[in-house]
Amino acid sequence: MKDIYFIVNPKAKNGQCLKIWQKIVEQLKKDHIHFLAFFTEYPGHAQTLAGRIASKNREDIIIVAVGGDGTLHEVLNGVISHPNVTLAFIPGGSGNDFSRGFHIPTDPVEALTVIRRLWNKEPDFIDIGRMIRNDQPDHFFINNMGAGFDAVISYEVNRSKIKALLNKLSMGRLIYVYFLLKMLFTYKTSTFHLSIDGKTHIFENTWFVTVSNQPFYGGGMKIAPRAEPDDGLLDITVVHQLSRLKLLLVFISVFWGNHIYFKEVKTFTGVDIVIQSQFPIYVHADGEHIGYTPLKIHLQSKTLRVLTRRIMKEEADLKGRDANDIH
Ligand SMILES: Nc1ncnc2c1ncn2[C@@H]1O[C@H](COP(=O)(O)OP(=O)(O)OP(=O)(O)O)[C@@H](O)[C@H]1O
Repeated sequence: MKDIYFIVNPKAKNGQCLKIWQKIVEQLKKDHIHFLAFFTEYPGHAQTLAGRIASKNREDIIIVAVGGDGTLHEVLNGVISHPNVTLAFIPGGSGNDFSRGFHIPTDPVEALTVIRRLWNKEPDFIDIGRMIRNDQPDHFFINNMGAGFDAVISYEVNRSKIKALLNKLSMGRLIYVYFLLKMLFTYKTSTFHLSIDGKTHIFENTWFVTVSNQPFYGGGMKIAPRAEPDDGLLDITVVHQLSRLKLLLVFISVFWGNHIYFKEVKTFTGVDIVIQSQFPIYVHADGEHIGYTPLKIHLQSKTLRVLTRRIMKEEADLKGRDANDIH
């Protein structure tokens, strides 16, 4: 059996992740599973821990991120250059878009059960987005990145004290709605130059551009309904030329993925993307503020090994096919 390491963000979901971790430990002990666990002590620590664990092991190992999408994002950036690592995730954050996109159960013990079922099997390989900026180390995303209005919202959400309060009331997702409404009246749109696989597009009065590897972002919004994390393509969404009121309508429709039918919402797929704007615009990666435009994005096809339910789905499909063959 591969060695298994857990990297736990005790501060995720404003401290509730610690209780989630306690449940996981109980189950691991009950099942006599040998493991090593590390707690993050500051922002960015998960990346350092993951990098250290990965480089100390030559053989194949599993690292399970326990926290929110921010924790997973940091662990990803720590292990990306270590092909001996298979990444897994137990949701313990307020958004958990990765688990939505990959059908990981929200219950931590059930998520652990899924991981346990899969850990001796061959992992899935998924695509990863690589962000390239001047004079900065490359940065990787697993869910999505965004520039503009949505990046300002996630910047404000992550700094907010109201987030703690809403999480305590189990209404963490409402924080995005709160800042969406707040920024709706103050945000200034700008012109974006977007190059997708060598073809340049100019969008005036642009609210935001997102680049997605899987459908969900912002705590359950289906921003890129057709995105598949292993199709060798990134899904680009541009929202522009909208009045503030209509933007609100578009945002409401994002929860069902119906925003793509608005004429002001443009969608593309691509592998190499360049995002430039009139002036530096906020950029997030997996909901974490990482800087400002301009930047390039490159899709690294089937780069990361992950343990997710997608494997189980494929197995189920195969079993279904076998059963059909018999009859
Ligand atoms: N010990 C710590 N103290 C303070 N912040 C930490 C600590 N460990 C990690 N962090 C930071 O906590 C932030 C939030 O983590 P994470 O995104 O995992 O949880 P969340 O915000 O509750 O969930 P979600 O992103 O799903 O909404 C990350 O930016 C991470 O860098």
